[in-house]
Amino acid sequence: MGTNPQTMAWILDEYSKFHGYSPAVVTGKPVDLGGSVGREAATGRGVVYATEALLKDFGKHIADQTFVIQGFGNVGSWTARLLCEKGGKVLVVSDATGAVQNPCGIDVPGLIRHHQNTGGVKGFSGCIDTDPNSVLSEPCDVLIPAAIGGVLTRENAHDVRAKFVVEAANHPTDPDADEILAKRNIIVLPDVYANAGGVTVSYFEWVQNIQGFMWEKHKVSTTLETYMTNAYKDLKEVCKSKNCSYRMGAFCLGIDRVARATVLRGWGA
Ligand SMILES: NC(=O)C1=CN([C@@H]2O[C@H](COP(=O)(O)OP(=O)(O)OC[C@H]3O[C@@H](n4cnc5c(N)ncnc54)[C@H](OP(=O)(O)O)[C@@H]3O)[C@@H](O)[C@H]2O)C=CC1
Ligand SMILES: O=C(O)CCC(=O)C(=O)O
Repeated sequence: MGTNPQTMAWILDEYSKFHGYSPAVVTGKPVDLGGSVGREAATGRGVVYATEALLKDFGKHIADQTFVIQGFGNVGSWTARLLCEKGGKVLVVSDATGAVQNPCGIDVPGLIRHHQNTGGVKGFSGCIDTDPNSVLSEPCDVLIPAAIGGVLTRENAHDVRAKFVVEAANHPTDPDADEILAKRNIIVLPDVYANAGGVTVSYFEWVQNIQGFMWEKHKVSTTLETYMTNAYKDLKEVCKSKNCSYRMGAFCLGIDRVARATVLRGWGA
């Protein structure tokens, strides 16, 4: 958050000054300096693949659903754009400057242009400006916090009027809110899975750097889709067998993988 490919270029340059040219040392670089095509969109793209997998499991499709997105930076704007491309209706979007709303669905490409020109979402024609403090309680099918952490708390979790919360930001839901949302039967898809598209394509970038071979955009997107879809299946299986939430399932899956590797290396008791 608050960084971009230029920041990563500076990190690469600084490290390489002392250790020789080392592109694999940092990811999210500009493509001209060994970054992966598709990394800029990857987190939002992964959020959309995750949302698609979740909705499919509930017999729903992005095109039938309404979305509210908090945050319109890298993750929020790509998520909005790709949801819109798949026919989803984005009703409300906010950033630190304000929030905009259109009950018929926001023209996301237009909002992106407005944001590029003005530095914020506020004042976009074709929408009405609305209160950014009420974004998390706007009625919708899928609420996507894609800004800062700790935004869903015991104070506001009772006000959420979505059926699903897809955590695009890191730790947007605190433990009290998690409990309240669960009691209200609101399904939360946790950050550790939902926003993993970014780190997954960072892994692809690292692989490309050590191979010295750059992938095509199509390969990045389709491989990411395979990873996100398979990860959903693994997650769902654990949740079913343990009768637990997606967050608990994701933690169990991760810890179990590390534990198995630890035992295989002979470190077990
Ligand atoms: N980029 C990535 O690859 C990944 C990012 N994440 C997580 O996703 C989240 C967003 O990251 P990213 O999009 O990269 O960051 P950016 O810096 O690109 O965008 C952050 C966005 O959040 C908005 N924002 C900041 N404070 C508030 C607030 N109080 N209320 C509403 N909106 C606010 C900003 O508004 P404004 O522009 O007006 O300041 C901006 O639109 C973070 O939690 C990050 O950790 C997780 C995985 C990967
Ligand atoms: O690209 C990465 O390595 C990590 C990105 C990420 O997960 C984050 O910003 O939280």
